[in-house]
Amino acid sequence: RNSPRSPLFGITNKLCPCTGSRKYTGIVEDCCCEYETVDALNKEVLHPILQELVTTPFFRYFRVKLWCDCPFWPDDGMCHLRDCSVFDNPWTYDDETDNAEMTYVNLQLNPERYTGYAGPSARRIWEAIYAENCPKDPSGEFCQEKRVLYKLISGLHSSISIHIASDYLLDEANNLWGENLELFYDRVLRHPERVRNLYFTFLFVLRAVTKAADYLEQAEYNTGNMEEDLKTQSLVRQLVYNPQLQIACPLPFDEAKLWQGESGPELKQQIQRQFRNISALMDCVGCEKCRLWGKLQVLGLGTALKILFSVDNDNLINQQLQLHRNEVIALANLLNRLSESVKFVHEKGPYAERIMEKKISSYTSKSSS
Ligand SMILES: Cc1cc2nc3c(=O)[nH]c(=O)nc-3n(C[C@H](O)[C@H](O)[C@H](O)COP(=O)(O)OP(=O)(O)OC[C@H]3O[C@@H](n4cnc5c(N)ncnc54)[C@H](O)[C@@H]3O)c2cc1C
Repeated sequence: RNSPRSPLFGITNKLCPCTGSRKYTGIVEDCCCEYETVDALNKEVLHPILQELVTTPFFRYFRVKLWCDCPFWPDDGMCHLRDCSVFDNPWTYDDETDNAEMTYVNLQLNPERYTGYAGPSARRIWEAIYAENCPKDPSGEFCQEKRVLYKLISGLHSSISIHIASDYLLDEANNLWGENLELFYDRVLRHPERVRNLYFTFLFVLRAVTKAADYLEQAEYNTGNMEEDLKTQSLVRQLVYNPQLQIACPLPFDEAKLWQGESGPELKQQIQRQFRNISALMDCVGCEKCRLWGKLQVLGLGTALKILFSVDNDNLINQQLQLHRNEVIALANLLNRLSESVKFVHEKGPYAERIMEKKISSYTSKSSS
């Protein structure tokens, strides 16, 4: 299925002269928009707006409990079981009940980047996250809804890996930071489905933001700094009602196709439970900065799921939707992180692939001779 190719700002769909052809082309799987369009829109419109939006006072402070309070592994020295809590986003594990333990973190001062968190602890979290959405139906197939959940997690994982690769501690002794293209290639580019899942996740979250356009436009962005708050509102408006976005990619993802079968409601509850467990797993991440960004981005995904799937009647979305301030902050910051990752793949991917493939082939020919 192909959508009409929409020339955007006169630059879309042109092949990069240095690479000859694009590796990712056509419709992003399960979405309604092409890779070429996503790259052009992101570069020209979305990325610049988002970069400015996340620096505003409203969007740069995230309220979070950074305390490790892992509900899964009480035997892990630093974690304890926590009490159950009542929450109002059925997709996420609510942290907002324990006010005394919450802190405000300035996200601009704590960028998502390499932290050195690796080894069995990090691996155990990713394994547990993937185990949550691996149960397949008896035919051995993922249903479409479970595939969506898997792709969202995998896309987020790609984005985290890309931020590690793009801001890496290259030389510890001299505190030298820079790009680690080998890591970028190894963890993401070498696995094209991980790149595809990143684009999918970006479009999914973008659809949630545009679906909640009226709500987000009318929300209060009140920090006490009127000038900054007006700028925030104006940037939100530029993002959610963007004419170029509406022309080039009016429906980034079509959520109406999901939960259609007889078992739709039951399946939705099951996937909500799985996502809540993934959200709770963020308390088990053993590095504070990773936990911060893990919690923020999973809350952002949970907010996107809430926007897309919690109100059945599309016309009532803006009357019935209720978002917490922290959910709005998480959603915008997640979209910005994904936008940065998509831009990095688009701009650095072909070069990283070329040099890594050259390295691999010279290594192979040396070892065979
Ligand atoms: C929530 C969370 C946040 C983190 N944030 C940071 C951070 O900010 N900075 C930092 O330095 N480290 C962070 N880490 C650690 C980081 O993600 C890696 O776990 C770590 O760098 C070790 O990498 P690895 O090579 O062992 O592979 P990992 O990235 O740990 O991957 C584990 C396994 O998952 C599979 N996999 C990998 N990528 C994908 C994908 N996109 N789709 C599907 N499957 C995949 C592969 O089989 C891989 O072997 C975080 C970890 C978690 C769980």
